Amino acid sequence: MAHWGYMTTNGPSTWGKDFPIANGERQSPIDIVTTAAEYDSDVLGSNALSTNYTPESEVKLVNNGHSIMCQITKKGVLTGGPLGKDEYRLEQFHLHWGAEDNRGSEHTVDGKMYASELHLVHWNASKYSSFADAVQKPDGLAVLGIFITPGVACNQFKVISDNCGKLKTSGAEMTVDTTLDPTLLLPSNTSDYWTYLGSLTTPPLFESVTWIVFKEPVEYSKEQLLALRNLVDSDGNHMQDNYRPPAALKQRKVKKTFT
Ligand SMILES: C[C@H](CNC(=O)c1ccc(S(N)(=O)=O)cc1)Cn1ccc2ccccc21
Ligand SMILES: [Zn+2]
Repeated sequence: MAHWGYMTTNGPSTWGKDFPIANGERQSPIDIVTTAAEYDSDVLGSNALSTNYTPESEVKLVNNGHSIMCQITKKGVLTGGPLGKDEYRLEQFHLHWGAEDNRGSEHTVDGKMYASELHLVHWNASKYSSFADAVQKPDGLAVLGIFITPGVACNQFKVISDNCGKLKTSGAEMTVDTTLDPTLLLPSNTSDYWTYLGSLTTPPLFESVTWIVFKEPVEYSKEQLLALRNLVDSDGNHMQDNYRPPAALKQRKVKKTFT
């Protein structure tokens, strides 16, 4: 099996061959049609989404061939909102981006694509024993989606963007001796978001993700975005346009926490 990727020969339109769930009922990403999203006060209004992350004392970065990922070692918890009382543990974060600023996010908002999208990946530690145990369960994972737009530099992201040059090739890993507080990667407004039931956006595309996509984008500088585009993927090409286009909404409703 040719390894999946984002090129014409192995990109999203070919994934259905090896991963038939690609045409499933709850695939991600989706286009968020803002007028169709339903405000749901009882589930969302009552208990606000809350994050309680512990800053990493060192930063473990991996070029996994299709994104740059930061592995989390500390105990960080996400709960509330659509997750109810379940506590989801932060496992890793990674990004998707374009070759140019006009594309790169996976979710779109009324067809608008952002330059990049940051994903904070969590697993349901209230119900399952590990990420691997949770990864295929319908309520196993929760991912925070943060839109990235060109602007001022994001200081907390510097430890990643400043080290992309040392993570050029697929499989490269490094540990940076500096702290990182994942809370500081979030937008200032974490009350306004859309949420829906979806999937992993890369193979194996498991339909196990409760998606929470914040309305407010975060700014990264041009240099920080350029650093991402200089990474090299598992085929030795520039790691760019590593985003899956929106999948069909099918019988799903998107909920929103704001009017
Ligand atoms: C899926 C897992 C590899 N994929 C991911 O962890 C992952 C996480 C988030 C996203 S996104 N872009 O939607 O946020 C996409 C992929 C491998 N893996 C780990 C345990 C495990 C057990 C069975 C099969 C595969 C397994
Ligand atoms: Zn992702």
